[in-house]
Amino acid sequence: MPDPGPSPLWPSLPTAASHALTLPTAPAVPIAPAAPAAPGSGPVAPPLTDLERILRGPSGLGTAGLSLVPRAEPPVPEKPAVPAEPAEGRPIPGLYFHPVPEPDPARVAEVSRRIKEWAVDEVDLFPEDWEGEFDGFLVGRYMVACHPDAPTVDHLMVATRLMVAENAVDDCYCEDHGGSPVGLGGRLLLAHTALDPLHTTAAYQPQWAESLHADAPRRAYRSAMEYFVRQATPSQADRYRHDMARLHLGYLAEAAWAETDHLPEVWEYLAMRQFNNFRPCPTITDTVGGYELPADLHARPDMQRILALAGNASTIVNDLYSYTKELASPGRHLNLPVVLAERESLSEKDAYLKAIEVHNDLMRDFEAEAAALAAACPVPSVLRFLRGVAVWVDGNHHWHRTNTYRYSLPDFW
Ligand SMILES: CC(C)=CCC/C(C)=C(\C)COP(=O)(O)OP(=O)(O)O
Ligand SMILES: [Mg+2]
Repeated sequence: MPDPGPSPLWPSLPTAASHALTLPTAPAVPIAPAAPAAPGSGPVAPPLTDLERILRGPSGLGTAGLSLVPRAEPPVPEKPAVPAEPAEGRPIPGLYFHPVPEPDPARVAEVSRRIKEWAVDEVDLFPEDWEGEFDGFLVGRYMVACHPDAPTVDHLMVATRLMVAENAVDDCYCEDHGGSPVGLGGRLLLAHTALDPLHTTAAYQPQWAESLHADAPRRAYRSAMEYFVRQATPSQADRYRHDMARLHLGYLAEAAWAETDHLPEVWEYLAMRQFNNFRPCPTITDTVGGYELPADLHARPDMQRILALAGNASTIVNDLYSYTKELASPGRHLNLPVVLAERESLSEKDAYLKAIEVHNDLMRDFEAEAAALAAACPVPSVLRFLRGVAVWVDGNHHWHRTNTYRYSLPDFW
């Protein structure tokens, strides 16, 4: 399939400039003053007003497509502090995706430095022998690719800590770092209280507070959430808690099926994967971008469908890129190609190719619905949020494609 180029969502979304002039309010208001420029956040520019900053969009490398107004002049390419690593990995043949610019290497270096410091010094996340795997996860590159409009490195760190914490829970409770389906419900519920606190009597509160330090997943959730709520509005924090409850429900269904050796129908698998899903990551794009999509706009059914489609496409990308890793893991690891092969009696290759088509349909539906909502509701915060979600989807693909430490493609071509 020929490279489809940058997301078609960009040109089809109306620019916000004219709307901003006629709207009674300027909805895409920042939720916090931008913090002082941090190392790796680019050269110091004259201060912009809040509205100018939002309408101009991000100014980092490769972010021109995020601008909501035409830029007066093309942005001067910033000289990277360290040379950009060449992107490795090849895309899956036939996969519908949009390439992204190589994430700003100075930001990547700074986020990578800070996240390691947080993991080691603040939450004691991993024993020494997991360090290589932590580094190989390349979470700094991941988050910088997914959030090019983050105003500062502090904003990026909010997303990065949550991403690490979410993966720690998945690895340590569910998967190959001591995880098991047995007893998962109890572990997940107690960890969920690090995000959605227990409110109980004075006699029992201290034991609960102490429990949040009892293991690495809970330490990570507790700390990452503490940073997040400082940056987020109450409704953004509530949105995130809801998305994480969805995620935990998905983990539980996967675990229940593993315990009973149940092989789901394809549609059942897709339903489980809609919950065991990346959704909590793109839906914080506004917090990380320093503005808020108001709760009533987030709750619109068309927005909800768009978020589900974006999360599902992103998660099937994981099924495709992690296919060989999961085949090599002990037992039967469910992913879309595996379920298609079993349930539709397809060869491994045909099942994999069909999973690509499922992904491509989800991506096209996501883009069509997002473009329709942008046309129907051209509010600046909606436009910026939709772009943020689309950029997250593209950055997620970029990270999967280039993380050759973690993923490799099957030999089907
Ligand atoms: C970051 C986040 C919210 C993750 C939640 C669920 C999750 C770990 C994925 C959607 C990734 O899928 P998977 O567990 O298959 O990950 P790997 O293939 O092991 O990378
Ligand atoms: Mg996977």
